[in-house]
Amino acid sequence: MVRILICYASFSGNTKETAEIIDDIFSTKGHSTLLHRIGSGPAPDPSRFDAMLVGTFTWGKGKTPEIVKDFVYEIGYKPPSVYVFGTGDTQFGGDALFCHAAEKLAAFYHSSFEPLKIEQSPRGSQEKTVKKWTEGVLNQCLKHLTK
Ligand SMILES: Cc1cc2nc3c(=O)[nH]c(=O)nc-3n(C[C@H](O)[C@H](O)[C@H](O)COP(=O)(O)O)c2cc1C
Repeated sequence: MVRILICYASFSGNTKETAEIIDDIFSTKGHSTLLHRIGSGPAPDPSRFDAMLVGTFTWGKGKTPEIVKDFVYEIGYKPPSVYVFGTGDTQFGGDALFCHAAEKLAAFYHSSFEPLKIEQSPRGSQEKTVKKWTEGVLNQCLKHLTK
């Protein structure tokens, strides 16, 4: 069993929905998860988990939301296994800025896995992409645990 911390920031619900789908997949496979909405209270301690997943939307011109920057500051160190997912909208600057906050966060944490990038709501055809990414993350976690 893998212990997964899933933290996400969301204003209009897209990143929240993505986090919930990811949470569901891990739970269905029998892993232990804690789902935390960034800003809802103190950040959980990532050292109590095998991996931390962070979800963010992207704000004005590729920016990382302040609430996510505050969260990163509150955590205060770079846990070894961090995976990043994001939602965005290509209407705001095309491919260059699409989910740019997720890209930056994954680079900051030296994530060993490409960040998940979802256009708006994850429901419908993109649900498959979320599932595939989550399974990839799980494989990475299992690899780390058996090292
Ligand atoms: C003012 C504004 C600026 C945005 N800028 C970007 C951007 O630069 N890149 C991007 O991919 N999405 C951008 N978006 C789209 C949001 O990231 C997208 O709607 C996201 O799914 C919102 O997440 P949430 O529903 O979890 O709050 C922007 C949205 C707004 C309202």
